[in-house]
Amino acid sequence: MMKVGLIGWRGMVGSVLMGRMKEERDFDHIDPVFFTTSNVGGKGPDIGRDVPPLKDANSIDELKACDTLISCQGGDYTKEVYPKLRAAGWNGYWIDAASALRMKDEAIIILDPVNKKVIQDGIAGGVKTYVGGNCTVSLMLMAMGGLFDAGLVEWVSPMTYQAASGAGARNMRELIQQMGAVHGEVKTLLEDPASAILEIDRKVADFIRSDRYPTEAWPVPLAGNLIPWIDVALESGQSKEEWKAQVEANKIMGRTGSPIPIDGLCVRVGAMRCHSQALTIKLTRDVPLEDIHSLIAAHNQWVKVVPNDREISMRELTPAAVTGTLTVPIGRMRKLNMGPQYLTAFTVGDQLLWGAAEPLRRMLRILLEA
Ligand SMILES: NC(=O)C1=CN([C@@H]2O[C@H](COP(=O)(O)OP(=O)(O)OC[C@H]3O[C@@H](n4cnc5c(N)ncnc54)[C@H](OP(=O)(O)O)[C@@H]3O)[C@@H](O)[C@H]2O)C=CC1
Ligand SMILES: N[C@@H](CC(=O)OP(=O)(O)O)C(=O)O
Repeated sequence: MMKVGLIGWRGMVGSVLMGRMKEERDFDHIDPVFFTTSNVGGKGPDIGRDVPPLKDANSIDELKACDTLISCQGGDYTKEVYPKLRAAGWNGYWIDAASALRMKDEAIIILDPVNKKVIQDGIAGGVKTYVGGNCTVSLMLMAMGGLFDAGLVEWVSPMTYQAASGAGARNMRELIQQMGAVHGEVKTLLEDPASAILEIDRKVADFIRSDRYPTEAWPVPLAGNLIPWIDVALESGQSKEEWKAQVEANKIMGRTGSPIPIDGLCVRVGAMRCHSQALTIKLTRDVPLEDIHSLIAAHNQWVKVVPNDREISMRELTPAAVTGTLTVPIGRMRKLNMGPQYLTAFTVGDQLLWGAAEPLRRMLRILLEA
């Protein structure tokens, strides 16, 4: 059996990964070894059978004993440990959720419903490093893969509405604290039907701007607000999150020649774990909407075309509807006034599933089947 080391399994992404691996009975097919950076010798997770005590995630010798390593521990860990492992002659498969190695030549970005051929060619060609893509990028490709495959995309501008989970567990918790604090501030006024809404609004605005509003994890308020910047600034004027869209999407699709331009603005909103994106797409030619629907729906089993209908969109095309599921709905599709080659669409996906954990466990399955 393949000896698979899991690092970062108790973090947020790692816990989602563990949950999916149990659901899909992945552990039946591997000999798992659990690592830790904080509790060496401690008890491993419950996977329905005995597992050895936790091993040291910083021990190159312990790591080297695995055929495959899956890390959800984060980019700093990857940068620290991965080069040492390779330098020590380890030639196993490294599967990673962090962005650190994504754009390295030796790594393939994994999203098998979109690029299984790229992955299989990589395995056949001896590639040993496989990295999950940025959540927004992966979710866009899951939704729009049919149009890319048909050569119908001249360019895309994704405008994102990204959930708190992308910033980590602490930030998710603080978002809820912020929501509660806002409510607490005007609770008495809210309970009085005769109170003036403008007074409630003023009190909320004053509170959001005050020092009493909880902002330890977030640099500025998120509940009752939005943040039009994600990740660090680049010289291009893009945020790093925006930069990833084009470079990662083209790499995932195995486009080595001229890249398809993909660029837009990334915005943090007060959703919990589903990223949404409003897409403006320039098609390479005028194609009827029904054909677009069919191409998109046929691409993979998780994408779901939502009719451009008010009630259905409000019910099905939202973070609240999608959270915790692998379904990637795409709707609000119509041609824009700019002309018949201009298409708009809105898509939603769980950023901890397809955006982080799911491609990793599927990569493991591909290796087990290879
Ligand atoms: N959050 C996201 O949306 C995405 C994250 N990623 C990547 O995955 C990496 C991990 O992200 P994420 O899962 O959010 O990180 P977490 O902070 O939830 O977990 C990372 C590690 O922190 C340690 N840790 C310390 N305290 C706790 C605690 N109370 N509960 C759980 N773990 C704790 C654990 O290591 P130990 O057990 O060794 O102590 C854990 O493996 C990111 O750095 C990023 O590179 C990729 C895609 C999306
Ligand atoms: N940056 C993403 C989450 C993330 O971890 O992305 P990446 O895997 O590209 O670092 C967000 O904030 O929503």
